[in-house]
Amino acid sequence: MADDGMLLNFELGDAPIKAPVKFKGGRWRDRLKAQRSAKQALQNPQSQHNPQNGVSSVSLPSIENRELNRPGKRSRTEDCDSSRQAKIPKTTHDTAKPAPAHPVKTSHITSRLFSSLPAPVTDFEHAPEEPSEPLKPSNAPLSEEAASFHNLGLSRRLAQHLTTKLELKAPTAIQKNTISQLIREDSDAFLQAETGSGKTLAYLLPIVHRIMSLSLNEDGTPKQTKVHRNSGLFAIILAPTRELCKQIAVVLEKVLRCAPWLVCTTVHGGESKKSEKARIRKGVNILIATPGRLADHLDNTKTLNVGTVRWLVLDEGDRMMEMGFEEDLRTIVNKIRAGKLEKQNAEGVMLDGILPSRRVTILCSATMKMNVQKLGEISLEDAIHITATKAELEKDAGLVNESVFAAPAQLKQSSIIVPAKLRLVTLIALLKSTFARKGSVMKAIIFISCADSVDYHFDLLKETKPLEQPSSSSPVKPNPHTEHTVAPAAYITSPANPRIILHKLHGSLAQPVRSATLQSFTKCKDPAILVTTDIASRGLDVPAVDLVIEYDPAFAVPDHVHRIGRTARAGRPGKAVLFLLPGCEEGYLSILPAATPITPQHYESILQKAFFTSVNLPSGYINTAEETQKQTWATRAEALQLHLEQRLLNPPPGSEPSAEDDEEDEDVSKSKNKKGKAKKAKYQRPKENPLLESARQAFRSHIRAYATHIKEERIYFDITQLHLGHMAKAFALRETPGGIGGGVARRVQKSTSKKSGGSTSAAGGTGEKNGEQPAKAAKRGSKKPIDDGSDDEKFGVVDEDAARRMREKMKMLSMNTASEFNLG
Ligand SMILES: Nc1ncnc2c1ncn2[C@@H]1O[C@H](COP(=O)(O)OP(=O)(O)OP(=O)(O)O)[C@@H](O)[C@H]1O
Repeated sequence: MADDGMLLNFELGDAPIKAPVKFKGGRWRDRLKAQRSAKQALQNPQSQHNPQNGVSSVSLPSIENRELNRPGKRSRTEDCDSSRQAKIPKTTHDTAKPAPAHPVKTSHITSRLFSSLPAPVTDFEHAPEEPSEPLKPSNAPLSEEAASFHNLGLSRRLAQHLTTKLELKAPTAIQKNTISQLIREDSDAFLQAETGSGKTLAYLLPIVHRIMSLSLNEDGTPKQTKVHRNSGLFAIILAPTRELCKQIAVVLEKVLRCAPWLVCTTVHGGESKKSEKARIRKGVNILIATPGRLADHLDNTKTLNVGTVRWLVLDEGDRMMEMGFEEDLRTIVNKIRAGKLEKQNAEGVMLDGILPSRRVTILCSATMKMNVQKLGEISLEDAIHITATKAELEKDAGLVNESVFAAPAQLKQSSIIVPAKLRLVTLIALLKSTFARKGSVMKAIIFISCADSVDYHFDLLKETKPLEQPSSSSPVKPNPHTEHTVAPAAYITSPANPRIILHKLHGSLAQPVRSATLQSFTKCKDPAILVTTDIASRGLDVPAVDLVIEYDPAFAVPDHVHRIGRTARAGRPGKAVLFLLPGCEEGYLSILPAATPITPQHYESILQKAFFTSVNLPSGYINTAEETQKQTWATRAEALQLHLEQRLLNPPPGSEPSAEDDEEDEDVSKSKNKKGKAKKAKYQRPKENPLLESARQAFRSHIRAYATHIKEERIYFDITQLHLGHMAKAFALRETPGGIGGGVARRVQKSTSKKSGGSTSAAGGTGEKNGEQPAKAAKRGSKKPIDDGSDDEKFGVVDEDAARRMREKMKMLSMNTASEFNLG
């Protein structure tokens, strides 16, 4: 394999020549199904989809039929086609590298890209089309006639600051309903509104207004006593991730420019506790924190006095619960409630009357999962439910059940139904046509299920040459933190749009790297793409995002709502594209909330559009495919897939055989010579392309992540329906899934769990089926499966605190089986 680059590429013709496969292991029902579908594939090869024949459309079959539609397992020689090698010219590496003389150890499959494809169940001809007229935005600010900040009760000074300095002409619907409520009354509140509807300002503005009122009269004239940073901590805002904390702090700092005597600060993992303590000691009026770090400060920072705290805001509360912060939240709420409520501060300023006379808790999210009921029990008392449409829907937040708010009405949603084999080339095709014209799309986010897969796709899609650093005379300084997370893209550029900047983000990156990468993406003047896990799905506000691609579907519908909500914010337009596999995944569309039906697209239309022109390969690779005349979109797609697969098998351009390998070879041959059994090695082992191991790791983690869709949605994301061999091709891997290892063999869980305590547990088994917690199962095989994005110490392997939180999370999983891949 990678050691020697030998491929099994024999001419076998089109007809399958394999003997009937005997399926072993698993339940008899599964074996029967697999046997049947293999038989069907053999008997009825023309029923396979042919890309040149146009779209095949069939009516929606029953679940049983869908199962039969799944491509049967192939023998290793099926589809092997050396004629393709002749048809599709090789990269420079293929011609340069002679085949080594010794036999391969790992089996490779070189299968055709367009063969054995499962037929989609969607009837594309009668599928809903995009509405001709875009719908009216549902999260936009109201008209100035309908509402003004001042009319809602905010002071003239604050209202003027919002309109003149922050250029916010009018409030949004949720702001209108929340601001007046929180100024007038002191009850707990449960804020629920669409993504991008301005919930942050909705809770910040009334808090700032009331704190400002301690220093200002109603007419805006200063009072005799003016509060300052040492006058007390009045509000604590909790958010699940550091990124979100920082983002809230940025918004609050802008608002506080009209009241410079008030101070806010953030405390979260990844920062020095010492400097945080120093800031708290200096005095702070509004504190923004992640739950873990705040709980720590409540225990260990004596100067943190919560006696004056009047507001506790839980932003993205359901997410915090999901991330295993329940215990921390409970501790925080209890500690704040237990402390005596001080009616006046240390300087004798009367707080009651102006600030709430009780502690107010505000819970806030665009979606609310089941766990909100528990969070409500922990934190809320007689809360009112504030939404964008009605000021008061529910008096009792405890009654609120699972509910998912629709995506913004102006957001155009579509889905590409693409077989597993074609996923990678279709993603490249989609990006290529999206960025074909400069300026049409400036920023896109691609959501991927796990950190390993993010790393791999980033490395695969980036240019091999590093990003041009600014010259020494340039005012922009190179940022060492983004050296490995920001790079120019290959494959998707075009003469019209030659510079597209790729970014990657996940929770396993160090905090300074995360912050610098996010900042780079936000401020990037060139077209930019962020490849990320769910870490970027909640709360992240980058207004210029035009497109969200869910390359891997979210683990639960509410997560999908948050992901697509990164575009179409505050009334702006936006597009979201969801990749689905043909078969049971297509049914997922029926449960997604959308103002208009989600348009399904056939992958062919995407490939045709993009591969009308040639693909720009990274530097060091020559697109020899283009030398052949009469290239069609299909042959270009095949050539691209072949290039990607061969790229992984060959050493990176310009790399020498590894010195270590040479030494290793020498050592081996010496020791063998000693025994008089072997001769000295005849060839130098080429350096293995690091992308290959990255691809294997990404594949393993992806399969494990796939098994962690929530229970209710597993009928659409059924791991037993996943064709692992085809999925490996989406990672440009030619190895058999079994060869890639890491517990991805389909039905071994029973036997292995008996034999080895499940140490090679199947991804298909999710660990749960082994009687093992899914997170544990996932953790074993993956380098960095956990992508929490919150406190640094969180979920560390040796951290007792982290282990406790993981246990908490596991408890949650009994209600909602999203795994750690689900964390953001
Ligand atoms: N009144 C307003 N007028 C115009 N833009 C606004 C207004 N209020 C907020 N925005 C902008 O709307 C965007 C989204 O705001 P915010 O992040 O608070 O939304 P959100 O409802 O919290 O979204 P999510 O649920 O995704 O976190 C921000 O860029 C913000 O500046």
